[in-house]
Amino acid sequence: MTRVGYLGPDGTFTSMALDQWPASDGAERVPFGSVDAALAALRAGDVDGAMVPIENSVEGGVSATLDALASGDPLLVVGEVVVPITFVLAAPAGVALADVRAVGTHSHAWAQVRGWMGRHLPGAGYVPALSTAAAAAGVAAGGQPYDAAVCAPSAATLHGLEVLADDIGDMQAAVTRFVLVARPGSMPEPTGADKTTLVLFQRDDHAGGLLELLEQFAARGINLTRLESRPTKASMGSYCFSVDIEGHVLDERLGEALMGLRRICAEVRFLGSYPRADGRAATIAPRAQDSDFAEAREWLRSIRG
Ligand SMILES: O=C(O)C(=O)Cc1ccccc1
Repeated sequence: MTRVGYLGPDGTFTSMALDQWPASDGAERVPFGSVDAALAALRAGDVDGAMVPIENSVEGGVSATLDALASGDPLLVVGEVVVPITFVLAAPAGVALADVRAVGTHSHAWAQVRGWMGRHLPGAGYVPALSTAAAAAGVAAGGQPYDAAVCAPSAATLHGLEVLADDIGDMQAAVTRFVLVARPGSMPEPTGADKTTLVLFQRDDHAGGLLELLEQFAARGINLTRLESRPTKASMGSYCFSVDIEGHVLDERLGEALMGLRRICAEVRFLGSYPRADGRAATIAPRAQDSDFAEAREWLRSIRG
């Protein structure tokens, strides 16, 4: 990849995810103001990849990313990075904690410091910003409707801000998962420790509909690592299911599950198979190894003569 987009500007947690991505060495880094803008640039061919947040351990899925991947021209996840998240409250020199009337930050950051804010700055308002680093840059430049920013410690340093309070996240062990997305092309090879991301659209709404989808995984011994429903936006009450499963599309059990889903769903959107950030080997149920499927297929071939 020669040009990689990301949710910028410099100092965002997404830029830290890109720092951790080994293949980004030497690539030109192109900051975008939003996940939508980064993915639109990728679809238009202006960049060859994009690093975007997809899920965090406190607030759950990043809707902007899930929705942008679930519709529009196909894109594929080719890798994931998990970044530990630490927040500070930062403001220009001379601003004391008691002076803070409004705080600017990204919505996912606000969701992760709400408890601290309620305890220490109960009167302070929240002003949404495009990213934590954009809020830090805004508060440093002045003229914003907020007088402090919630951002990464490095973003505060980058913009010459003072740290009014350190480590203000409500959950100490918070992490965010970021994905590197590319246009369809070559896919990462199976490693034995892979994940596959799918979006499932049902044909109709009926009792047991979700169970039927999940049965396709259960019957092939496939473990899910994330399941979320997202509105299709077509009408009230119409949902699709965004799922991560353990394994690679080239694994036999995933192939069989995908064929089952393809038969029963209105649409199955394949969003890529890629190595897991934690390198943990897939849990495969007994008799769900590739060799078990191969043996069963051979048996069927033999009885069909
Ligand atoms: O705004 C940022 O810095 C981002 O990269 C998005 C984000 C916000 C909060 C937690 C993790 C990622």
